[in-house]
Amino acid sequence: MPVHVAVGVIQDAQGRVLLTRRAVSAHQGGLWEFPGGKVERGEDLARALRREIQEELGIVVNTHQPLIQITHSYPDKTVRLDVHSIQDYSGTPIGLEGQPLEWVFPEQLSQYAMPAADRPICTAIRLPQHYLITGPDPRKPDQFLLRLKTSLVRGIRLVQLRAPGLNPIEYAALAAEARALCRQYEAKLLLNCPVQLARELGADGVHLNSHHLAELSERPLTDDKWVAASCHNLSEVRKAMAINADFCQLSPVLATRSHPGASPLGWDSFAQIVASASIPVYALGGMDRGHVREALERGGQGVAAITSLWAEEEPAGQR
Ligand SMILES: Nc1nc2c([nH]c(=O)n2[C@H]2C[C@H](O)[C@@H](COP(=O)(O)OP(=O)(O)OP(=O)(O)O)O2)c(=O)[nH]1
Ligand SMILES: [Mg+2]
Repeated sequence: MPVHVAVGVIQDAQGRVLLTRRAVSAHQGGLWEFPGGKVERGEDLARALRREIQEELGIVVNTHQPLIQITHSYPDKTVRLDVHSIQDYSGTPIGLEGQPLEWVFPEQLSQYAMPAADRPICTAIRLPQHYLITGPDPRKPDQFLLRLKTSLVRGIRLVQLRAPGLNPIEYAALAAEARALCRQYEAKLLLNCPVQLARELGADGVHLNSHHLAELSERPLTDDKWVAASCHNLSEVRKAMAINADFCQLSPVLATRSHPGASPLGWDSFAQIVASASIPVYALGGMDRGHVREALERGGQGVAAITSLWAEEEPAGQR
């Protein structure tokens, strides 16, 4: 049986997260971690989280939201980390057990040595709740790029460039323009194309379709790039984890006009698959912005979508 651990990602008003350093003598000693500890017998997660955070930091947790659940096997034990985001708390954290504290911006987390189980937590912290998959029509680049710009103006920060039907030269040209636009808005651009092309184009990362995922036996890009995958069942999610992908999208969760023949998983199956996934999972298929809360409640990272996130029109002032 894994050791059940309540973990808190405490965030301040500037968006920094709180790390504490584990005692050298402890399991995974000397490494930086998110505060928390073992759920005691008979305790529910919320109570354990509040108790651990109060014992270790002297603050009172007012509200918290599920972020991710991770099962990880170390050589000596298996842990189940039940991770929650905490933005609403009372008091100022201090290291009541003598542990050093540090407030860290999400982009700087990779500079801290942390337990191996924490890698997907850091990924989940860095990812937004919306993942835009570009829609029609990549064959009309001017309109396409204006629509991308509108989506960015509206707050999209993670984009998958999907342009089926373009040849590699057309795709490369569109990717270069899309990348410049995404940089202006500090958004990340993942290319849904063969890995070799994504490497040559030097984008922020690659999004593997299930066919490309099946062909790989290891992570295709270095850790400073994003690797994401399209999955439709648990075995594809496991494959994504096996090649150390950072995150995946799981579809179709609900019925969708773009894939009328596919039978939807439904929220229950989505939740079941996500429970076995130790990487962030976006819900895809029939999703609009209103579904974020449902996705989070079922353990997901948020929603991925074309139709509801791809702006209908050009940005204001551009017409
Ligand atoms: N709190 C926390 N534990 C983590 C993280 N990553 C990770 O692998 N773990 C592991 C290390 C431990 O095996 C386990 C947490 O147990 P713990 O030692 O913090 O438990 P605790 O606070 O109740 O401490 P104690 O009373 O047993 O001394 O989970 C993390 O980010 N935060
Ligand atoms: Mg602890």
